[in-house]
Amino acid sequence: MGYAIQTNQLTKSYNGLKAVDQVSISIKKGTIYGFLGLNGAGKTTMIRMLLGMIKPSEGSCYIDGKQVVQANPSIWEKVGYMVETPRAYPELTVKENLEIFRRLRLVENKQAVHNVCEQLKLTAYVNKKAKHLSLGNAQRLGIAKALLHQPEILILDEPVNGLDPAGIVEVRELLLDLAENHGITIFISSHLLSEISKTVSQIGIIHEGKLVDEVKAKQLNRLLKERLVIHTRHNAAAGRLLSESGYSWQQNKEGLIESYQPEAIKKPENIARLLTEHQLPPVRLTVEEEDLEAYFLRVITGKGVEQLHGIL
Ligand SMILES: Nc1ncnc2c1ncn2[C@@H]1O[C@H](COP(=O)(O)OP(=O)(O)OP(=O)(O)O)[C@@H](O)[C@H]1O
Repeated sequence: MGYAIQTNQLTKSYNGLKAVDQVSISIKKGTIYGFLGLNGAGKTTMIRMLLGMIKPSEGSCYIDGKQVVQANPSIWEKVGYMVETPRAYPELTVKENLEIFRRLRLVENKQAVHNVCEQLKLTAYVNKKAKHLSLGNAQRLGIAKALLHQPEILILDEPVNGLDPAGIVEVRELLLDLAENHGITIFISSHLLSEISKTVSQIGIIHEGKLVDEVKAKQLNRLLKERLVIHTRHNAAAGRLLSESGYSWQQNKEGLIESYQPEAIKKPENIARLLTEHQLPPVRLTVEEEDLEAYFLRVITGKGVEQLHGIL
């Protein structure tokens, strides 16, 4: 199987700051690749290089096997993109907005607007003014513009940014349909792992310009660590008792006690007994899996989980 997108030691420096630092990735055709990083990690810079909008300082990138060189119009035929919050003419309908875009993109097929509306389930909204669309449908309209010329590759910068949970689900289902049923390769950037982990087949994590981890979505659950979550009526006293008894723990963002110590996780009954003997019976004592956001932060900071709670 060929690669839709490949980068080789791709680097972009701005006045000595490496916004993207030696990133090499390979994305198989028809898959969805999630590119994750905090704000300022280098995601947009990477996307701009993939689209030939800015020139790499070092390294190279390839779309469908062809090297991307700046201002090479041939890659636009293969690629559709949405690099910022999609803007539409608010007073015009969905159809009118798409029709303008069809002409701007020199798409000759007059059926293209109808086809893309069908594909994106926008047909029911074609006569609705853009300003009256839900956020999810406004995002669909943005993606529709990117798909008008039937590209094989779709590049989306933070496509779920600002969407409510229903809108996120809508976009997620749409992207899965495009990849699974239409063979489109999708590169999607985000700073929210949990939002895109359900959609993508592979995840690349970027931090300070560097690709710090790459995992298949299927492997993600296996990488998550377990922790024991403890809640009593007097967590401060319970925490002191645990420390005196040799347990390491920290407070989570809800004010509960958490321990990643294997002895605590394997034998929570010992902790339950200890707390009860000291009149601090637990009202909650559960072994839980680290959530995806915590995993993401653990990887990008390179710190132990214990230190992450200051950030979370
Ligand atoms: N044109 C530029 N000139 C100088 N520095 C830049 C330029 N573009 C980006 N940077 C810097 O490069 C780094 C990466 O920025 P980039 O926009 O790629 O990050 P990002 O992951 O997309 O973040 P965000 O989600 O906030 O857009 C940041 O430190 C940013 O300030």
